[in-house]
Amino acid sequence: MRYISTRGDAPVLSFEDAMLTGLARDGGLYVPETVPTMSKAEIAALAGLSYEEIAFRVMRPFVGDTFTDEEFKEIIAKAYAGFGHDARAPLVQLGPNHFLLELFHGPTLAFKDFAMQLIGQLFQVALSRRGEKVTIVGATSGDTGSAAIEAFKGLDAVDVFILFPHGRVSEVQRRQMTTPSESNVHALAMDGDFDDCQARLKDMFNDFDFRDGVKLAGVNSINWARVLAQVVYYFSSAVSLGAPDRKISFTVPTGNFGDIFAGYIAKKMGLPIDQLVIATNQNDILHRTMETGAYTKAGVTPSISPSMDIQVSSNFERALFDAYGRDGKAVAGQMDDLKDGGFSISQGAMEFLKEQFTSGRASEDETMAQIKASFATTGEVLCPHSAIGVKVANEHLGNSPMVTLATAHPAKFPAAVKDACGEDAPLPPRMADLFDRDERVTRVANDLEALKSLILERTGKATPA
Ligand SMILES: Cc1ncc(COP(=O)(O)O)c(C=O)c1O
Ligand SMILES: N[C@@H](CCOP(=O)(O)O)C(=O)O
Repeated sequence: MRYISTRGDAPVLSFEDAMLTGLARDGGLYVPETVPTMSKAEIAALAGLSYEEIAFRVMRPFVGDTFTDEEFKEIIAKAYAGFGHDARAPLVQLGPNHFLLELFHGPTLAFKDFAMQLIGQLFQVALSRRGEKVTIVGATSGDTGSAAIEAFKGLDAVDVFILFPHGRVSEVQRRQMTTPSESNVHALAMDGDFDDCQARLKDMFNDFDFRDGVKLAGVNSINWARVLAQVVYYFSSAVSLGAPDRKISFTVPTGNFGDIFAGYIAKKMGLPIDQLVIATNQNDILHRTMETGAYTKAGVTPSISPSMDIQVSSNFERALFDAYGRDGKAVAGQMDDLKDGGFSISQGAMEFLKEQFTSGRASEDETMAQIKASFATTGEVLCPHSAIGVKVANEHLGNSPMVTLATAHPAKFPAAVKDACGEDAPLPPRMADLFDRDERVTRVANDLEALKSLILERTGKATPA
């Protein structure tokens, strides 16, 4: 299995190298050269299997010879052992043809744990075999950062630096990042929004002296392994609702486009998916793009669904790569235009995207109203991100069962939940002391040179003056 860059001008890599490399050296994102498919019989055979067994069968072909079957099975078993639900990703029925896929039973209460817990194990095995140490730098709007810290804290082979936008994550998210005491964890509160954090991260990858000097690795959805791990729950949920004998639709609360791109990969692998619905908050660049064909940046407006306060949606590049017939030069051209504020997608590429995805948005009021309505009618307390999904899904219900991805636990966003339905959303007992723990965080400016100096100094790689 080989991995190629969406910009067509970077070395072709194995799974292990693509995983440890992060961003491609031409600035693009790694994707499989060809996507392996599963036959109808192979998909049907997943019904009734454990989440771990489904994960093994779905991901195995992408991993090539990086791990033996035994190693990979053990990695998967360890990754999901700490989840708080036996099914890992249980389905709850919301209406006659509408289901909620609860993806928040992992250690940090968001869907990011599905991939991050796996990547933590994959990195450990690969790095110990190579005898290497890496510096992970991640950008977060709240959930990726806490999941990454949980997965990598205390590991000798890794230093982990997380950039989050100061004042723009929920208090629970912030505390999940700032309270771990392990010395390899560095929480950095940066001036700006998530897009600024992600831009500085990509700048670091594009500075080869720095990148090679600190052995930079990425665990954002830049990293193909992140997307791959998320493909699994599309299969597990679809087969439990009758796939492959019937089509299933999915609505996905979307920001950086990683989660819905995983759904697109599941479809390419052969899972019969009817609709893949992009659900955005008021930062609706993806919805506007689907409506107009113009990807035009507007400023980020803080919302009650802060994890989706994103305008530069990293993985959209992976979708564009396929939309442009895998023409890396065309993608590189569009990404250059993005530096000046945006780009127009060609008619052919838009037709491709519209065949694959539909979209909708929810305003702040609509999100609040949905949390309230879902609680009143089903008793389900939704986090604001999941509520956006349910609101948009309700507008797209059709003949096939609709699965809405519930991407975070309501306890991560207690203020919005309390305002909407008057209920407290308590943290699970193992986190009950989160508000009593000491915080450790460094305030940083949106300044690439200062950030690089800090990382060089903390990793002991700074040249003495
Ligand atoms: C709770 C939550 N929901 C939805 C999203 C959107 O996911 P994606 O960035 O993969 O589109 C994120 C993060 O991005 C998130 O943390
Ligand atoms: N919502 C995310 C943003 C980063 O997305 P990623 O999937 O690229 O890691 C977050 O919670 O940090």
